[in-house]
Amino acid sequence: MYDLAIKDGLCYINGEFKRANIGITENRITYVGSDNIHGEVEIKARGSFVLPGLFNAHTHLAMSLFRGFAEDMPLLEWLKTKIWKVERLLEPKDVYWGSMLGIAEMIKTGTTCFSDLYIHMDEVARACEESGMRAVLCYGMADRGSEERAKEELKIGEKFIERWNGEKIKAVFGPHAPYTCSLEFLSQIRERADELNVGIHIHVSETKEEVENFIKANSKPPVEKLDEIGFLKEDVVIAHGIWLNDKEIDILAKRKVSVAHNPVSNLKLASGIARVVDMVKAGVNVCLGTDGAASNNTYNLFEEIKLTSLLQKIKLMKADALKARDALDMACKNGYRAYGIDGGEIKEGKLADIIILDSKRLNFIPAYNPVYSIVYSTTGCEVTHTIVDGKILMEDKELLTVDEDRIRDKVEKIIEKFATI
Ligand SMILES: CSC[C@H]1O[C@@H](n2cnc3c(O)ncnc32)[C@H](O)[C@@H]1O
Ligand SMILES: [Zn+2]
Repeated sequence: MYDLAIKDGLCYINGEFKRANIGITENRITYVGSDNIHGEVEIKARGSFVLPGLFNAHTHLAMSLFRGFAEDMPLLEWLKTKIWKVERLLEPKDVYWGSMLGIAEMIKTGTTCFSDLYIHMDEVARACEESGMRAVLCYGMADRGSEERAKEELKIGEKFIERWNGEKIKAVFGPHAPYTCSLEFLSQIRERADELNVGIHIHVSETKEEVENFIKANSKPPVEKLDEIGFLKEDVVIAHGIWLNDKEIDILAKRKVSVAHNPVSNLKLASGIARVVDMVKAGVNVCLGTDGAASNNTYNLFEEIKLTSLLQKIKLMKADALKARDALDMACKNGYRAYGIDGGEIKEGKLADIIILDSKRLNFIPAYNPVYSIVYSTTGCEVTHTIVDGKILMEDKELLTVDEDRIRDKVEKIIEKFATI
């Protein structure tokens, strides 16, 4: 008898859909096959697609509070004239409710784990604990060339790791970017990450302007320089990685660095189109993220899956630039792999992070090949069940661990103060 049995669904296993039963014991998948299994709790999944949960590999979750706040601007102007000003008004409780809003949206659209880089991170961690969400969290650090600030920031980052690094919540270091963190500071972070055996999540090479400025100051592009100082290792995830040269892509592959690709945000801020196919060919682990809701404007990873595929077709002018299943794997398997978490696949022994979609929705009919249905037809509304760590967080579209109406009321009150900016 399993704790939970998901019966008779079409399951995404090793790149294709097969009918199977899934048995879950505590927080792991302990059976996948055709035996007639039983569970303390059973979900009848005939008429459903069953997938590994999605991993949102780059977020600033509480930026849900700034959804639609500042639009139609390029990154640096957007950050400097709007976002950084309004973020100064954020109090811890605001980050808690902004995170809860983001978590509710993610659970509804099939995300089971996310990686967040922001401020007031204890509040994000609390929201994860209460909602049952899995996460990789880091305090976003920037020294802006000040030694004193570097010391303070490192201390805040370390204390957060001490408090929260564990099983379901992993805590890592989160230097914001090479244009807000000095190379000395980045070296110190690398050293502490090695000592504490934790990873690093950082924005790198998102805009052409940022890369040009970096080259002027350092005579080399960011990835080459980061490699020179020994910063790049398997435990590093760089967000964006749009403006990379061939040599930098080879460095990322050699150092086993993962890249979190954020196509919607990259288009919206007019940052560029990442060289996803080139990275995949070079052997880089590419995973997918939404970035913050202020530059997206949703936390719906299905949009990123479809756009990843479509953008590469146009970048290469080749309709089969990327296989549909590769785009899908980027959103599940590759995200879990990037952060060293043992999930992202429907396979015995893996963490039980699973989502179920109603395959009878009109936009899925007919489903000649469900891989294409998922990659090209999903809106996110088809998700009926979201299971994290063996626990059901959404059942038949009903959120079980968070109160949607309360979140809505709290957020409406919080945002009143942002009108002054
Ligand atoms: C110091 S916490 C994280 C910091 O990052 C800002 N941010 C949000 N989106 C982006 C992006 O696409 N590139 C760089 N920085 C970004 C966010 O507003 C916080 O200040
Ligand atoms: Zn970001």
